Amino acid sequence: MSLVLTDVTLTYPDGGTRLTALDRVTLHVPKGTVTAVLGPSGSGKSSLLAVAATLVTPDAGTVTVDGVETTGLSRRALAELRRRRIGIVFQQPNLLPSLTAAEQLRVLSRRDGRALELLDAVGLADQADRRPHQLSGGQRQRVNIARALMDDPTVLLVDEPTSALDHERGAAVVDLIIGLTRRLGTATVLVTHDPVHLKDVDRVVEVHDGRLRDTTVPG
Ligand SMILES: Nc1ncnc2c1ncn2[C@@H]1O[C@H](COP(=O)(O)OP(=O)(O)OP(=O)(O)O)[C@@H](O)[C@H]1O
Repeated sequence: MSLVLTDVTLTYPDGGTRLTALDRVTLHVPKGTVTAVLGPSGSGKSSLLAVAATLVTPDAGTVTVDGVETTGLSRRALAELRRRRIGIVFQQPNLLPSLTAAEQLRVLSRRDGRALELLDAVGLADQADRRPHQLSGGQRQRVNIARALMDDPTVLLVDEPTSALDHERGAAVVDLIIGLTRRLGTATVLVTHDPVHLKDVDRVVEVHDGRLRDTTVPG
């Protein structure tokens, strides 16, 4: 099991009281599988990703990444764990405008061959020398995904990767994430508000008011 959240509760200060963003959430994500997380705005999806990414420490409960229990680790140890084991794909690609696709990957890690291999894996082998303004939105998102995989993470966390894409390109990006997950063996969590692309993921869960429940998607 590569990512395990057990009984995670997260609250934020809210005036004089506290708002419960995650309420005793338990989630197991095995290697080589994709769990999609659905839920309305404000339900707790981003909070779930932030806790899984070890960027936010929960009030209670534990987060285990690749067998390592993260509670109680120092900030430095957490940063190292994130760097080595967790790949994060944010909603907006945030690519550096002056760098080519290949350079966006190499800037993180000097593994030249790996950069080209990954650009090939995301279908951009022949676009390696293009800069962001010469790529489409979907292609930029593919570079973003490839970049998150440079250090061979065991956990891949993806936040709304299709929000800026049309239906067809969105479906292609989800298929790509599923394919890479199977091939590279990552434990992948895919947050989305759009259930239409999810027929091939391994599991779909829904967050409502910070609580998790399994759900099925049509199709
Ligand atoms: N830093 C914060 N301080 C206080 N409350 C917060 C903070 N971040 C989130 N919240 C609250 O926690 C709840 C869950 O927020 P979260 O961002 O996880 O939802 P979400 O499902 O990702 O929403 P969206 O789909 O709109 O991005 C919401 O009620 C939100 O207002």
